[in-house]
Amino acid sequence: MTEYKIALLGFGGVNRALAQLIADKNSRWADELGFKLKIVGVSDLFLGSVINKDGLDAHELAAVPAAKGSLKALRGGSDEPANESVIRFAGADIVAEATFTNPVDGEPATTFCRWALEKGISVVTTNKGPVALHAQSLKALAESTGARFEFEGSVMSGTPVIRLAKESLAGSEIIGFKGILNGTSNFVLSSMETGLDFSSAVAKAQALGYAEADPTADVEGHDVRLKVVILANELLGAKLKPSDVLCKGISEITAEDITEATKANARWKLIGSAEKLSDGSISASVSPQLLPSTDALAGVSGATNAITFNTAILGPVTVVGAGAGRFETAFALLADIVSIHKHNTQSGK
Ligand SMILES: NC(=O)c1ccc[n+]([C@@H]2O[C@H](COP(=O)([O-])OP(=O)(O)OC[C@H]3O[C@@H](n4cnc5c(N)ncnc54)[C@H](O)[C@@H]3O)[C@@H](O)[C@H]2O)c1
Ligand SMILES: N[C@@H](CCO)C(=O)O
Repeated sequence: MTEYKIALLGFGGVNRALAQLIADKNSRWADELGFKLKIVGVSDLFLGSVINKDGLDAHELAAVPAAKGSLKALRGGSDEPANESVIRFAGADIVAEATFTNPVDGEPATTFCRWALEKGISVVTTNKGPVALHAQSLKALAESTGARFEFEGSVMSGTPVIRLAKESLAGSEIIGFKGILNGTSNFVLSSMETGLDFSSAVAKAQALGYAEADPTADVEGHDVRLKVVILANELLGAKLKPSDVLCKGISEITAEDITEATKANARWKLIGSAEKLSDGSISASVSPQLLPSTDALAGVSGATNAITFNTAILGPVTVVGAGAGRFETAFALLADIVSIHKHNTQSGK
C-alpha cells in the first residue's frame, strides 16, 4: 500500500479539516484510492509546530484547541512555528500549504512552496497568492525537480474547475468564462435578500469559515480578481497580473438596491470574467452585476459558486458547486493528492 507522508503548513480551517478527514477516512481511501496519508509535521504561525516522522495521530491533531501555542502539548511539539524545518526536514513527500493568501506578493507562502519544490517535495495548495502571482516559476521549479505543484482549491474550493477545464474540456477551445467565484460575497448578497444587514452577513461568513483572514478581500472583489488571473492564465493562455483586471466589489450595494432588484425579478451577483478578444488579447474584470432571474448564474445562492465556460465547440458549459468552506476546500487538497498519485502510478514512481 502506497503511503504519502504529508506536512501541513498553516493549521487553520482548511488543513485542520484535512487532518479530520484523514482521521476519519484513511482506511476508506486505502480501499478506494490506493493510498494512505500520514501526517509527519505541522507548522502554524499561531499554534506552533510539531514534527513526528513516524506519523502524528490525526484524531489527536484535529482535536488540538485553536489556542496560541497549543501544538506544544503534542509529543515533539513546540509553541513556535517551524515552517522551514517542517517543510524541509520532516520527511514529507507532499506539503499541504494553506496559510493566509497574500494578494500583493504571494509571500511567505511562495517561499514555502519553493522550499518544498526545490527538494523534490510536491506541493498542494489552496492559497491563491502563489498561484496567481508565481504559478509559472513554481511549475517550472516543480518540473525541474520531478515534483508536482497542484492548486485545484485556489478556485471554487473543492468543486472541480481547473483540472476539469484542462483535462475534460481539452480541445473544446475555451474562449472565455464568467462566474460567481467568491463564496463570502455571494453568501452576503443572498443573506441581504433575506433581510440580514451587510456587517452581520460578513460576520456569519467568517464564523462559517468562508471568509479570508481580512474579509475586505472578499467583499471588495480582490479575491475574485486573483481567481480570474489564475483561470485566465491557466486556461486562456494569458499572462495577467492582478492589476490588469478591473475590480469593483459589493460593499456599495445597499439594502435598497437588493429590494429594488427583487421587485424587478433580478439578483445582484459579484461576477468575475475574462474573454479572449479577436486580436488575441484578454479582457478581464470583476464587478457586481444585476442578473435577470433567467440567467444561469442568478439562481446560485449562499456560499455556492458557479462558472460558465464559453467554448467554441461545445458552447457554454456551467459548473456549480461549493465555493468555500473548510471541508469543501480540504477536499481540493485530497483531489490534488489523488492527481499526484495517478501521475506517480502512471510514471512508475
Ligand atoms: N476557507 C475557505 O473556504 C477557503 C477556500 C479556498 C481557498 N482558501 C485559502 O486557503 C488558505 C487557508 O484558508 P483557511 O480558511 O484555512 O484560513 P485560516 O485563516 O483559517 O488558516 C490559515 C492558517 O495559516 C496560519 N498562517 C498564516 N501565516 C502563516 C505563516 N507565515 N506561517 C505559518 N502559518 C501561517 C494561520 O495562523 C492560520 O492558522 C487561505 O490562503 C485561503 O485563501 C480558503
Ligand atoms: N474567501 C474565499 C475562500 C475561497 O477561495 C471565498 O469566500 O470564496
